[in-house]
Order: sequence, then structure tokens, then C-alpha cells
Amino acid sequence: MTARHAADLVQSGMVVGLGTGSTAAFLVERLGERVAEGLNILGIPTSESTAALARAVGIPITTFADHPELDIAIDGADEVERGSLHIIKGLGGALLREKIVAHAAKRFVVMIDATKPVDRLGERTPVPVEITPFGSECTAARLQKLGAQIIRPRRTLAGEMFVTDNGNMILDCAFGPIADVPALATRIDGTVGVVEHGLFPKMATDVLVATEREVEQWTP
Ligand SMILES: O=C[C@H](O)[C@H](O)[C@H](O)COP(=O)(O)O
Repeated sequence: MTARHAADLVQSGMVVGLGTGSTAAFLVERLGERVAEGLNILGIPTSESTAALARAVGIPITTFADHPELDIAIDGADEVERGSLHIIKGLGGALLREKIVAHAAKRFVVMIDATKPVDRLGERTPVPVEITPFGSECTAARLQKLGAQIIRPRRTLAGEMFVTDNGNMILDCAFGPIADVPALATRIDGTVGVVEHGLFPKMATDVLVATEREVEQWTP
């Protein structure tokens, strides 16, 4: 439902950031239908899986070299804090490219269902942190000093180490409810060995929330 609503925000001529995850997949499929009906857009995917889906449904792909600024980026999320609209993303492992795409977009639209809003960010979801495999044990120790109570290296369903599209690994860091999201984001940013993390403070311009009967639109 949110995907259809979000797809309606896209107009011909736009360069569109295409998110990753199950919700974003619905969006990409809907945009593919609209492209088949004549919508003229270019997409920048946030993962290899989204790139493959975009190609399969006929959305033309572009690059930052040709289009460094996007008109809109649309993506899912793992948690959204009511009021502040701070977000956790990255349980699908695509947070680095998602953040780069979101930062490059004039408008960043996030689609969630009613299970994702929380009163305090971090109350249910760990913060995924993408780190270099080299020195991962040292990086994990530094993150623990920042207050992460539990740190789990992300694994695949087959039990192997999860490798991101960028060749890195993910540490899922449970901080519990986070009192000051921008401050924690800054401290993780300053941690040697960290490539990027899943805290997206004050980045969404619109959050579309699917409730039982309608789609609510939250703005900062
Ligand atoms: O890395 C994955 C992304 O941040 C997803 O947008 C996020 O995990 C939400 O995914 P889903 O729509 O499948 O719940």
C-alpha cells in the first residue's frame, strides 16, 4: 500500500533512488509497471539485488557520474522514531549505498508498516554497522566501548559471514533505547574501522506509514 502511494510521488523526468528490502521491492515493481505505461525515469539502485530487479522490470539505470543529484529516493526502514523521524536501516545489509543515495536526493521518502514506529529508536532493533573485515575484532571492541551491549557479526541463513555488496561485514550492535541519536551517530562515525552505520538521523523528508485503513504521511 505504501509502495503504490510512494510510486505516485514519482514523475516523468525524475532521477530516482531505488531502495532495498521487501517493501522497496514492491516500489520497484510498481515503478516498472509505470515505466511500461510510459513513465520516463532513471533509477539509481541501492544494492545489487535492487539493480537486478530494476533491470528485470525495465527501469533504466543511471550512475552518480551522470546524475550526482537525485530528485527523490524511496526506501524502507527497520525502525522509525515517532516525532523526530530518526531511522534505523540496514537489517538487509544495504545501509552504506542506501545512505549515499538518500544523501544525494532532494527528497527522501521512507515507507513502513505499523510495526516499525517506536517511541525510542533502538528499543527493538540493533544498529547495523558496516565495518572492514580487517581489524574487525578491534572495531567491535571500540563499538562496545560506545555502549553496544550485544554485538553480533551478521551471518547468512547458511551460517556463513554476511558480506555486503561493498565487500565488508556487518556488526549488529544492540544499544537499547537511544537517548541521543545524532550524538551516537557522530560517535560511531568517528570509530576507526567503521565504514557506515544504520542510524539515519533527521534524514527523511516524508515517512509513509501503512495503517489498517490508510497511508499516513509524517513529515519532520
Ligand atoms: O538494508 C536494508 C534496508 O535498510 C531495508 O530498507 C530495511 O531493512 C527494511 O526492509 P524491509 O522493507 O524488508 O522491512
